[in-house]
Amino acid sequence: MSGDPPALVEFSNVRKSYGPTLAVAGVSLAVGDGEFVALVGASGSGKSTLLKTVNRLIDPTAGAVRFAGDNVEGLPLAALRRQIGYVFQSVGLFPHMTVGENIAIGPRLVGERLAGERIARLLELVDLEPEMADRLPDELSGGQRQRVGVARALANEPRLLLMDEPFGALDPITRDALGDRVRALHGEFGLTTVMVTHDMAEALLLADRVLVMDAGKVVADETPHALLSGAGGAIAQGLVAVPRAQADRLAELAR
Ligand SMILES: Nc1ncnc2c1ncn2[C@@H]1O[C@H](COP(=O)(O)OP(=O)(O)OP(=O)(O)O)[C@@H](O)[C@H]1O
Repeated sequence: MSGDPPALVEFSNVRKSYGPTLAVAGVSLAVGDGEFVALVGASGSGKSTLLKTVNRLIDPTAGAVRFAGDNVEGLPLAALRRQIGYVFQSVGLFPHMTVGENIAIGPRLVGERLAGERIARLLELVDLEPEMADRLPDELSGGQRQRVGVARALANEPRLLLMDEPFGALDPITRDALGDRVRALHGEFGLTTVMVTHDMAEALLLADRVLVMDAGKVVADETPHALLSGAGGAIAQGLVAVPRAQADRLAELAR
């Protein structure tokens, strides 16, 4: 018997092509229940495409994606997406709806009304004042809007959180704080989290496991500790070298 957690998401030889472009070129791996996985790699390496096959924003050209053992293609879309929170860089809040209405939209789509106290609690979870529920998205900062996006993703009490460059547009301090908050929520709610990021430092600091993509394939699958010890191959090490060189330069300047 292995000590690995049971898989919540399984990719079996997943491929996605757009005409001649092979965006995902045959990915097979499992994400265990409770894991926090970062997906890193150069622009165009296929990270977002792979992520979106899980909640079926994209259907693979070949291969299969399983969620909790079921092929996602056979599941009713609403039932699948109800169990999956999704956060993306542009947030996508509805501009004419209040923050509270935006947070409640997922449950509303499946005929449920979120109580005011629950909306207040969700706002507190992402370190926002409950009073913000009555504001419009335009009346928030970018970082606050991104926090609302996380609250909205948690409204359905999902098992899985998918995040596509969630902190990409934020200043470094807000980015750091929100990353830590998401990692804490991941633990508190027993979530499984898959996060796409360009930033290897962010991946190393937040994730239990880092997948590196290149030209549609996963070329490294390592723990942060293993990556920092030199594992994962040339492409992974090329990405690790960036924050390491920055840290070295800063240490040099402080001398
Ligand atoms: N709808 C589409 N039509 C055609 N080609 C697409 C489409 N979506 C993605 N691609 C191509 O598929 C490849 C992978 O794109 P994808 O967005 O998954 O990469 P990524 O690693 O997430 O990139 P980034 O980090 O820049 O967001 C790229 O070559 C991209 O141009």
